[in-house]
Amino acid sequence: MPELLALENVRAGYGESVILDGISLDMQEGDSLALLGRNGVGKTTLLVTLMGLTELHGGAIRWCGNDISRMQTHRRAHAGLGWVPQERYMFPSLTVEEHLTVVARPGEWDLNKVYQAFPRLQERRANMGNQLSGGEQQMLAIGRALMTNPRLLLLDEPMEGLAPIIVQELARVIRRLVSDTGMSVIVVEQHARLALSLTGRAIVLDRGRVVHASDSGSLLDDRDTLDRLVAVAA
Ligand SMILES: Nc1ncnc2c1ncn2[C@@H]1O[C@H](COP(=O)(O)OP(=O)(O)OP(=O)(O)O)[C@@H](O)[C@H]1O
Repeated sequence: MPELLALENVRAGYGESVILDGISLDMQEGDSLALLGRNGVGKTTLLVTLMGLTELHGGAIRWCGNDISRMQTHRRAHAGLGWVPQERYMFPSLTVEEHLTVVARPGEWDLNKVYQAFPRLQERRANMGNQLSGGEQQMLAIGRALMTNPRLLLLDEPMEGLAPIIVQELARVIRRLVSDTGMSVIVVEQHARLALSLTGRAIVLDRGRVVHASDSGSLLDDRDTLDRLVAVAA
C-alpha cells in the first residue's frame, strides 16, 4: 500500500508556544489509528496541525508523497483530509440535507450512501441544524465529512457527551467504515477501549510526544500500560 500520510519530527503549537514536540508518524491507505492520551497532551493539536491550523515550528508533513507543511487549510481539505472537529459546527439556517449537499464532491460517498450509513439523518433530512440532538449532530458532522469523499477521516472525540446507546450506534458505523469500506481514519477518543476496538493501530501522546505505538489489539490487552498512559474512560 502506498504512503498516505507521514509526519517527520513535527514541532507545532499556537504562536510561540510549542505543544507537539517532535512527532513522527506514518499511515498507509486503509490504516485506522487511535490517537490516545490524557487531557491536554496535544491530541486535538495534532489533528488541527494536519489541517494547517497551527504554527509549524519544525519538521514536515507529507500527504500522498507531497510536502503539504505550508499548504492552506482549504487546499488540504480538497486534497482529501476530512476533518470532523470536536465542536461539530451546525448551521441553524440549513437543513440536514443542505448541510450534506453543499459540501458534496464527486466520489463513492453521496447522499444515498450517507443515508444508508445513518438512517436517522434521512428521517431528519428536513430538520434544521439546531433541531438535532447531540448524537444526530455528530452523525451529521461525520456524514458531511464523508460527502467530501475524503481519503483520510479525522474524528475528534466523536462520542463526547453522547448517551451510551448513541455511542454504540456511532461505533457500529465507524467500525463498518473501517472494515467494510477501508476508509483511513484517525480517531481521538477519551473512551480508549472503544477507540482501540475500532482501529488497527494506536499511538499514545504525553506532553506532545509519542510515548507508545503498537497495534490496537495488544494495547487493549495490556491493561497496565493502558491504565498508566491513558485515563481510561471505558
Ligand atoms: N487555541 C489554543 N491556543 C493556545 N493553547 C492551546 C490552544 N488549544 C489548545 N491549547 C493548549 O495546547 C495543549 C494541548 O491541548 P489539546 O487540546 O491539543 O489537548 P488534547 O490532548 O486534545 O486534550 P483534550 O482531551 O482535553 O481535548 C494544552 O495545554 C492546551 O491548553
